[in-house]
Amino acid sequence: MQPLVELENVSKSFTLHLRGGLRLPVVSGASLVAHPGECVVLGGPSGAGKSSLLRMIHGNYRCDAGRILVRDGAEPVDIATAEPRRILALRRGVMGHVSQFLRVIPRIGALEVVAAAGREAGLEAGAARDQAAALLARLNLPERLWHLPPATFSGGEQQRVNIARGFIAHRPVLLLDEPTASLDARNRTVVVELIAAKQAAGAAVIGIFHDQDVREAVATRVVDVTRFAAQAA
Ligand SMILES: Nc1ncnc2c1ncn2[C@@H]1O[C@H](COP(=O)(O)OP(=O)(O)OP(=O)(O)O)[C@@H](O)[C@H]1O
Repeated sequence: MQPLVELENVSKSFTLHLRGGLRLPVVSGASLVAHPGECVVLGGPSGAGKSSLLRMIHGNYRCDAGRILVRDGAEPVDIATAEPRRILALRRGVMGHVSQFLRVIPRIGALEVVAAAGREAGLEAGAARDQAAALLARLNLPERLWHLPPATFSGGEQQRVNIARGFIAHRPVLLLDEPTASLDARNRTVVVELIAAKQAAGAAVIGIFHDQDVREAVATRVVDVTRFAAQAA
């Protein structure tokens, strides 16, 4: 079976321009694959480079060397060299990303925020709205909040809106950066079930989960990112 995501010898340093161009190596020679149906959990201590690696796959951070191949149908696209427009198209149809925090859009209600993500990923308007409602209900977001903008929601409420946005459409690759950090046990269980459903539908999931129980429930494989620790130049 072909992997949906394949990293080959990926390296990255941050250049701190305010510190006279100081280079801070983060990862070096990082290689990993994620196949359909897998949930690869990135492990390792704080600062090891887990989020940076996930952001490189999503195309938010550029890598300095190596290849990051994400399969779009039969075609592998190298995120390391792809045009921004190609990466945006991949994000619409192929690669979802759920971060810990919701980037709040002013004045738009929670249900519409989630439905809009569904339409962007190709769902028809009615289906997007129905699925948005179903997901918010599944994630126990009280209905009285559905038409309010999430700006004033609690951390856990915002996180559930964010999860609904990321899960509404089926994309073959799903990147999860601590999606359960602010959730209570009941909602963590819901997210574990949602992840399992994506895997069953053939998605490749790559995620960071600090919660040990969640990690054990979802991981088909744990990759310790410290093995990619970069040596200071
Ligand atoms: N934009 C940035 N500019 C400079 N340094 C950065 C930047 N992003 C991350 N770093 C540094 O890269 C290193 C790895 O950070 P990263 O967030 O990837 O680690 P992590 O393993 O996800 O940590 P945590 O578990 O605490 O979230 C850290 O030393 C961090 O300070």
